[in-house]
Amino acid sequence: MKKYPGNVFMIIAPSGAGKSSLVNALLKNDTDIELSVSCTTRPPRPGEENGREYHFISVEEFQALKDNNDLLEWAEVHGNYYGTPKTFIKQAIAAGKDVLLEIDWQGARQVRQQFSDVTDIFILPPSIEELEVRLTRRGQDEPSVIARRLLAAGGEIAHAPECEYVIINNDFDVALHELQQIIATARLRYTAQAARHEKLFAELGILDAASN
Ligand SMILES: Nc1nc2c(ncn2[C@@H]2O[C@H](COP(=O)(O)OP(=O)(O)O)[C@@H](O)[C@H]2O)c(=O)[nH]1
Ligand SMILES: Nc1ncnc2c1ncn2[C@@H]1O[C@H](COP(=O)(O)OP(=O)(O)O)[C@@H](O)[C@H]1O
Repeated sequence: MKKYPGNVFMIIAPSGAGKSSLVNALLKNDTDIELSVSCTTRPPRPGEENGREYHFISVEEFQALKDNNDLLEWAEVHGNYYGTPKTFIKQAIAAGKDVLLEIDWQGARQVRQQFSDVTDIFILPPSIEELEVRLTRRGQDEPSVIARRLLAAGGEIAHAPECEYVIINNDFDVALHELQQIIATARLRYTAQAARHEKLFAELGILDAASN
């Protein structure tokens, strides 16, 4: 089958809603999608590895990436900087690989400005109370960090309507299934569109699509 440039998917959620758990489960069974590893100035949590969850860098290194225009987008979230390296995404898309970004709503806005065809999915917790339970149970952040994230959650959730899709992560397996369905639908829609455009270009003689 002909390969088109890859799709871009964005997952947006308040801290503790379950986005990393959902994304990890998704990636286990979907080898056509690659996770973009962000850069952050946040210190690693226990068990996190440099280059796997994040590229853990200093504020100075982050500033240098920004100055060199090496970031597709960046934002300050909960007092730390986070950003998406440009090169990985561009190479993956050009190679026909789908790419998934786990970013906040501010970064999502910047990506939408740069890519016209992005699929964005907001993950909601069933309630703020459950969010607190999950952040506490995860047991990886200091109580003050958890409090700051809970305080920010309401403001973040207010941006859910900016996304095309919203999933409520109540039952994990149901939420995962919904995420898989959204991705499958977006892929089908994209391929159908690309094929239609190619056919139209060929009919208009703009491009010899058949020879590609
Ligand atoms: N704009 C932007 N936000 C990011 C990026 N990477 C992570 N984030 C967001 O930063 C927030 C905090 O992430 P993290 O410290 O890993 O905490 P977690 O959400 O509890 O796992 C989350 O909303 C992430 O989606 C990035 O590259 N760009
Ligand atoms: N549907 C769910 N029901 C109960 N607990 C969940 C569910 N989804 C995720 N969790 C748990 O909630 C905590 C936060 O999930 P995580 O994926 O780290 O969130 P995020 O990446 O959005 O900060 C983890 O301990 C995770 O195992």
